[in-house]
Amino acid sequence: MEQKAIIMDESAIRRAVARITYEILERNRGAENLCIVGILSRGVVLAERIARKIYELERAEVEFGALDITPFRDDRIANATHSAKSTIHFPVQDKRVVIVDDVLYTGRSCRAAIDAILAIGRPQCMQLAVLVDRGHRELPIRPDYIGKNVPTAQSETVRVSVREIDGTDCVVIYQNTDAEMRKE
Ligand SMILES: O=P(O)(O)OC[C@H]1O[C@H](OP(=O)(O)OP(=O)(O)O)[C@H](O)[C@@H]1O
Ligand SMILES: O=c1cc[nH]c(=O)[nH]1
Repeated sequence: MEQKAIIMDESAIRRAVARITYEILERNRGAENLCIVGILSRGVVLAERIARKIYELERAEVEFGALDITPFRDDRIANATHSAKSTIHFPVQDKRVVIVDDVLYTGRSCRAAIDAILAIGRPQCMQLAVLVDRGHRELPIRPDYIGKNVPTAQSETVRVSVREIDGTDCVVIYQNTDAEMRKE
């Protein structure tokens, strides 16, 4: 993969997370009954940042968890031996659940996340927050909160790096090589 452009740096990501947090609080009229669920791995880091920002703004400790969507994916043969690494230690029943992910592309990960949550309860509603929406949806899924809309070609890859996992905060677009495209 060849790097094409850095589309978000540390401050752009910080501002986007702050704006998304304000939008979540505005749309839900505060933090009551809210919970924030991040899709492993980088969605969890972003979800944690949103939860921290909610505390900073409202002094409210929203419930926060990590969702492992692997057993619910439609593009892999279900692996009965996979032990889901989800850490949702609270009931989602009747909650307002905000799902957080780094990149939204086909929408299949989000669909799997919706199923993973419905497997443990029936929330009042679910909403979706993503740092980057790169288009090319294959399912009728639309995010409620978007850090940045990034029109992309299908021959490109968007990678989000976060300090907690990758040592740096940035979003980069790469051009896939022909060999990489053939493997997809
Ligand atoms: O809308 P979609 O087409 O499902 O694509 C978006 C998903 O792809 C990435 O995960 P990936 O499967 O690459 O795994 P990773 O998060 O472990 O990198 C990203 O973190 C999203 O979860
Ligand atoms: O470009 C892409 C596609 C799927 N998932 C990503 O994280 N980036």
